[in-house]
Amino acid sequence: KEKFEITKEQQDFMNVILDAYNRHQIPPDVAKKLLQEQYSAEENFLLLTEMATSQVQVLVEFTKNIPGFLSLDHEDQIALLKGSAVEATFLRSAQAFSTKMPSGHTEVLEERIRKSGISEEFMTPMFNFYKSIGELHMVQEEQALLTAITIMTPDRPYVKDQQAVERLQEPMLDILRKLCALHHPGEPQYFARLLGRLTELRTLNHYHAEMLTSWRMNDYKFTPLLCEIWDVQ
Ligand SMILES: O=C(c1ccccc1)c1ccc(-c2nc3ccccc3n2[C@H](C(=O)NC2CCCCC2)C2CCCCC2)cc1
Repeated sequence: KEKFEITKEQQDFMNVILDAYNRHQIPPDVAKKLLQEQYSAEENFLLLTEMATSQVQVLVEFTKNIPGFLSLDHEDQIALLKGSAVEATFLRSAQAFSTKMPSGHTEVLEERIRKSGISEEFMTPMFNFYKSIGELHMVQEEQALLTAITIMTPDRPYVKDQQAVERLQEPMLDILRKLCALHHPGEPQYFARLLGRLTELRTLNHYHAEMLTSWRMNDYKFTPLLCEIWDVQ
């Protein structure tokens, strides 16, 4: 078989992932809300916690549709969700930031985020990531697969059977490699660049706890789900 040709079963697999990804979109468009007006730090934090809470629920539904996930050890299923939730938040935020908007809107959105209440020191790594995701111009299949691959990362904390997770992640990496060759024929390095983003995503992971407690305000309220997933309060 041609090493770049997508097989029938890989196409079926891809359709399951893409269908799940599309069915589990974030309901309200947060970027649109942010473009309307500049909110206070408190209002922005509330918006973030509401968005992130609904995103975690969406993420769980999406993950349950990844072939093989539900046959993993139950504690490992939790460890994978917990281990990837922050990265999924940044990935989904990067996609929200990179969505094609009328000219000038992306700059307004960036300004709103810069003044949202997040402390200055995190702006550079966060926007570097957003822009590097934007430059890739990923097609939907790539976005869906990249999210699934991020979730199915074997070396998350507390995962007991890493081999079982590897066996689920490898086929997705193979499909992604083929999709990259298909959709970005002129860029043989595209697949490698895509995987490089996953490494950058992990570095953002380290900041998330500080990012949360550094919002310029005093009383932080998290939903119980976020306390669990973000290891806060
Ligand atoms: O500090 C953050 C963090 C990240 C992970 C874990 C803990 C904290 C942290 C987290 C998101 C963004 C972030 N980058 C964005 C890029 C474009 C558009 C919105 C964006 N947002 C926030 C947002 O609502 N994101 C949604 C997107 C859908 C999926 C759930 C999340 C708003 C919240 C209102 C104020 C301004 C930014 C900016 C910063």
